[in-house]
Amino acid sequence: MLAAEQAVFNTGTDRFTLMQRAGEAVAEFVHAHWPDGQIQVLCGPGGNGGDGFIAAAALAKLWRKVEVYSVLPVSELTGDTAKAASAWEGPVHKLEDALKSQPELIVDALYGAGLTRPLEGAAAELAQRGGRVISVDVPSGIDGYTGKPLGPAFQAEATLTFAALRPAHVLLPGSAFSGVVMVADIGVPVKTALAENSPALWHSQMPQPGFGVHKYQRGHLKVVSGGPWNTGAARLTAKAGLRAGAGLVTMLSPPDAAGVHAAHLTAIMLAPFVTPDDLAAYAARSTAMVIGPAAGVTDATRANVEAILKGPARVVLDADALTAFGEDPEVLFKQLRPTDILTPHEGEFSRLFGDLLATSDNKVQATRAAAAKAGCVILLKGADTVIAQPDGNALVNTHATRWLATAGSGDVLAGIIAGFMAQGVDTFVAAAIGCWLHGEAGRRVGAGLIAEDIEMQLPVILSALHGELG
Ligand SMILES: NC(=O)C1=CN([C@@H]2O[C@H](COP(=O)(O)OP(=O)(O)OC[C@H]3O[C@@H](n4cnc5c(N)ncnc54)[C@H](OP(=O)(O)O)[C@@H]3O)[C@@H](O)[C@H]2O)[C@@H](O)CC1
Ligand SMILES: [K+]
Repeated sequence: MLAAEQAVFNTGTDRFTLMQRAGEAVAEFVHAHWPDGQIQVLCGPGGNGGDGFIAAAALAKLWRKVEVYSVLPVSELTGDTAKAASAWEGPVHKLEDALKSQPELIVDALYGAGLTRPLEGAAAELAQRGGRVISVDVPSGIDGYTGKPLGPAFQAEATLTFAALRPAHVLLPGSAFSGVVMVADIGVPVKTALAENSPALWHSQMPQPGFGVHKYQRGHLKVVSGGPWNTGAARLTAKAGLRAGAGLVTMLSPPDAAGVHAAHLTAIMLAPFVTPDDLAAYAARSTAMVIGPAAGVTDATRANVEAILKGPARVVLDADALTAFGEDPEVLFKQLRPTDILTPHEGEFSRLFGDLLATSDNKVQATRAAAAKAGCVILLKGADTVIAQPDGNALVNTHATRWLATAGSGDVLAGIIAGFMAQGVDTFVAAAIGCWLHGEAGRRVGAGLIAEDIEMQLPVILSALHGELG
């Protein structure tokens, strides 16, 4: 973002022009979505406050009743912020006076990208006052880069940011403070490597079975099962993969668990394996594989993973397949290919990558660093799931629901992703599609959701995405 801004300055666009565009975008946004009510505009001492002064002037021109409150007296403002303040012709009140009345709308233009310390005094009290807040760039009090509150922070109903999303808009807890986030184009050509997951990103890459296609052309997914007392997880994975569109799905089962599977499986095929060599042979004839759900944290699982990774199939490694390498993750990293994917939750992530999450600036940076280290795609699960690939490309999925935090939910996610990989979809894209579908299915079921419900939602969601619902 900063490099992009510099590029615009280099073309002769000065920062004040960008501030004007930003402030006017705020005014348009506020007026379009909250067309009634008097407005308190709270202005800070820097660029964020400058946007606020421009917005106040533009809102007044739209006949809105506006009052402006400033951290500093106008005489003490400098640079572009002083220039912006001169656009506002009405009185400028002291910030603490804003506490004397409760307006219908509050435009929070106190601090944005330049927040360096916790809010104090009147700013802190205003953050805690409540009310309908529209924040400029980032809710004041939230660090835009880490997404963490430094102290009291404004709880916005909506946030208007400029040029590109910042981590705080998509990562918890910042995303919860931001409300609905909109990005205004202010003429900064951003080539951001951070996006929020949505069908717009990958809709055109969804596999479309052509007319006359047969199942062998839609990919063959194989899922490795755990032992006789641990078969359910792999079945959740396999069924989800089949729903996601893999032409064939085979459950690879230890012989003593085959009877359990046989009693449950219908469209999914069943085949036995005993040794890692057996799995290597299966891997040679499949397009994608999943290993991990209830596989067991054992040396055998490690050997099985290593055998599969020697073959041509792209691999989803989840759950026990990750923990099994917890004592020696480098061994695993050496064998992974850029087209494989690890899908850890935070516990599994820390087993493989130590304190990377705690020591990184934010979850996106941690996941990027992990992807670079492991040399494959990483999907770090959570309410704000992050997907990153080794080159740094990353996205955050906020399309989810708390009801998805339930047993087996992750096994289903692994299966959906693998189902798309089996059909030839790029691994990063498959992860994005899988994560969004998983979230959408969870939202449709809501309270009471169990893992089995997720794949049952997929036909109607997929048909809608393919435009096949009347
Ligand atoms: N870059 C661009 O091209 C564009 C940027 N734009 C806008 O500019 C914003 C960034 O502007 P900015 O860099 O001036 O930072 P901003 O957030 O206004 O605050 C800095 C001031 O606040 C102070 N301060 C910090 N924390 C504090 C605290 N807790 N309590 C009290 N004071 C505190 C800090 O003081 P210091 O820490 O130096 O003592 C400094 O004086 C950005 O978010 C966007 O809205 C748009 O116009 C479009 C073009
Ligand atoms: K702000």
